[in-house]
Amino acid sequence: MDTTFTATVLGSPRIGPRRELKRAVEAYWAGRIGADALLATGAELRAGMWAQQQAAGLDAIPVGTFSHYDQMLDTAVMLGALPERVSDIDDPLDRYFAAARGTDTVAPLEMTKWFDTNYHYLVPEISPGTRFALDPSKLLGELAEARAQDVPARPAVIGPVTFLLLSKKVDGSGTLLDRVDELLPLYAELLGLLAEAGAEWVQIDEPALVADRTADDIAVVRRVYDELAAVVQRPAILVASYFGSLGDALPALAATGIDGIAVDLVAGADTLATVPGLARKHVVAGVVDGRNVWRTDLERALGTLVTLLGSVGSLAVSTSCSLLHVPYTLDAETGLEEPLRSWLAFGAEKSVEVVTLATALRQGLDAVVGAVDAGRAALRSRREDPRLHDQSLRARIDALTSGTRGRGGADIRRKAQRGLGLPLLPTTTIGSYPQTREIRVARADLRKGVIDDAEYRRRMQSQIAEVVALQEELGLDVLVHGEPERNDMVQYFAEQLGGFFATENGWVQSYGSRCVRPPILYGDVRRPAPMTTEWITYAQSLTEKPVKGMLTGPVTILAWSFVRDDQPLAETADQVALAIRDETVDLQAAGIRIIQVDEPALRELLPLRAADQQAYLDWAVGAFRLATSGVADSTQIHTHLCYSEFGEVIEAIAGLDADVTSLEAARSHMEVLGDLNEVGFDLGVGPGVYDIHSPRVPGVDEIASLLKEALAAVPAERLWVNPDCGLKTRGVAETTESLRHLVEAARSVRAGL
Ligand SMILES: CN1c2c(nc(N)[nH]c2=O)NC[C@@H]1CNc1ccc(C(=O)N[C@@H](CCC(=O)N[C@@H](CCC(=O)N[C@@H](CCC(=O)O)C(=O)O)C(=O)O)C(=O)O)cc1
Ligand SMILES: N[C@@H](CCS)C(=O)O
Ligand SMILES: [Zn+2]
Repeated sequence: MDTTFTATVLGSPRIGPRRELKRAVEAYWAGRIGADALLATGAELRAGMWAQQQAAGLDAIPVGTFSHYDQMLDTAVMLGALPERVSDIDDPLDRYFAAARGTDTVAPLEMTKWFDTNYHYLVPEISPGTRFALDPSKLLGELAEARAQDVPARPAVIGPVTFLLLSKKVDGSGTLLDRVDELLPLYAELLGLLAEAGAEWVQIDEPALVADRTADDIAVVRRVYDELAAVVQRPAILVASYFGSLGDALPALAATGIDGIAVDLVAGADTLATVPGLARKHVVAGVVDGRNVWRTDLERALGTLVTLLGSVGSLAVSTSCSLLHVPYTLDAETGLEEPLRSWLAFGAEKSVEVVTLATALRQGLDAVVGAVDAGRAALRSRREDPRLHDQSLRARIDALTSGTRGRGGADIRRKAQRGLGLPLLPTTTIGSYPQTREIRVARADLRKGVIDDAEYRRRMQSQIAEVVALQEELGLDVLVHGEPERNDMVQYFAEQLGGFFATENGWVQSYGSRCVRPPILYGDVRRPAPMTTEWITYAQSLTEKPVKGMLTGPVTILAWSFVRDDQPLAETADQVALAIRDETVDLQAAGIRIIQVDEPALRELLPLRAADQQAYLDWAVGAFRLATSGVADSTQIHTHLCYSEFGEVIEAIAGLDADVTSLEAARSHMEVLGDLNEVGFDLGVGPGVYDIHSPRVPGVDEIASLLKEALAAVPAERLWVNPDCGLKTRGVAETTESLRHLVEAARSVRAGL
């Protein structure tokens, strides 16, 4: 391949423009279709994506980034690193899905966030007994398929360093990087096979290198890529980084014999000019944002590219990361009006932008003058749009004082909240109840006009009434309305707030077959009307027990949206916080005495480099406090966080100063309570007593014993009893049974106090 100013991307969406893969894998799991039909859907989706990327004019297209569930799981299969417990399952596809989702008898791999994105990967388990062995069939199969379709294919794999750093060491101590020598021969063999199969380049993803790494880690990187570069029969090696700067890893990689390096020039700030060795490398410059949806400023991107010309061997234009994190195409958005449409670029449009930039480098600006002019006009219209600057909102924010971000002291609040009349160890749930098919169909019917607004409301009210009656019958102490009216805990709010656009088809994979439609936050945030009071007060009207108002916090709303890139995130967070604050005040005025503001994404947005973390935590905590300090001391504020990796954010959790914090804890044996004690946390806490990610019904004794463990760390006056997270993905029968056990366990432990 001629490497002068080529155009490429680092990966592609795969769930299907209409979520075809989601529907196919779910049908396969349910036994409605066989393996052949599932595999055929995958092949069609790959062919469609490659055809679109070829038509856009990309010179190199990553192949192997398709997955039936997750790319880390695919890598574990490729390296023979599935856990022993699935080895008895003969069928490879069923074995794969068993590792992903578990079976009646086999626990799944853990799932966790992929860097600071809303994508979740499966965490491979590496034990002393793991015997790595190469299974290149998926990658070679997709490569052959692509080559048969004349696709300029660049096979892509996750690299050995990232694979090991992101895996979980099952026994023993020390770093998994010690096992890298066992992987190197497998990667070397793979390189040979890829070369034999006709690959000119291979893309080896090493995103773990954009986080803080020790000098020892960097030395391993150096050794790994020196050794792989020394493989005699191999394609050219492109090591791809994304989501930030390579820092010390950049000169280390540049000093090895690899052929190319992909750098993220959107999220990262590496200075390439001074790196020795880069002048001999092919640099893939990620100047088109692969994670956000804004149209690229082509002139600025070209400026960046031109500054690289003297410092690199050859240059390719690329997205900053895989397009997995953005929707397929703007073409699917029929309700998206100008000028907003002109401000945006989804996956397909980003491929075109990359090609435009490469063409400009090859042939000069004149060759792309139409695109550059259109881009300039779109950017101007965005800059000048009145919806981006709401003067009254900005004046309100300017007038905020530090007092606006704090409430009365904890003791004062505790006394003021005694009127709630709660027992010791109050029982509650996190908010959502099963989102049954009936609920989703009602929403789809409303969208299609099959039912009207009044009928939709009646159906949602009937769901709420059922959930309230169930909670009364079970004997829970603090009730919820069950969130039936929410398609998603972020999108629901975005649909009602000014400054957001909610897409119709902008699906992005969140994990496995589950998808989200991140809203686009493009302007200043306004709350034209209350968003939740109608539903919550309806639920409260059905019971004497307190019903929790249920809101999503500012950090989570930002984390799960495509955010504006024309002002600091901290400023946008305060705007969202004010909208939530106004909602809390309305809920209180409507007689709601407990309000939960969820912040499950607090940890997710934590910057990957330690040096940037405190500044983030300061504004994130500040925004939450702004959202929650507009109510009286007698109103009890709850918050909820899941994903259990609380280590680096534990002080921030205490800093939120919520009267009650519920956290995911069941699988980590309540460890978080000790961590909270260490930072002097002395408010209410509800460590989840059962894992909601599995359909398993926990036993009464099991829950009671977790509660006793919790009581060893927290006095009964502060302890709440609740599941790990919301119940929206669970079935009705298992939920009812699990909650029955939860209430029974709380009662028995309470009786023994
Ligand atoms: C807590 N999590 C969330 C994250 N991000 C969010 N934005 N929201 C979250 O809740 N990140 C971290 C985790 C990730 N967890 C999940 C869990 C579950 C899902 C999920 O179930 N997604 C659904 C889509 C949800 C949705 O938007 N529903 C809409 C549309 C429903 C639909 O598909 N309707 C059908 C018709 C009805 C039918 O036949 O069933 C249609 O339109 O064709 C709604 O309820 O109205 C998913 O299906 O993947 C995501 C992340
Ligand atoms: N209130 C939400 C929080 C999920 S993290 C729910 O219960 O689904
Ligand atoms: Zn949760």
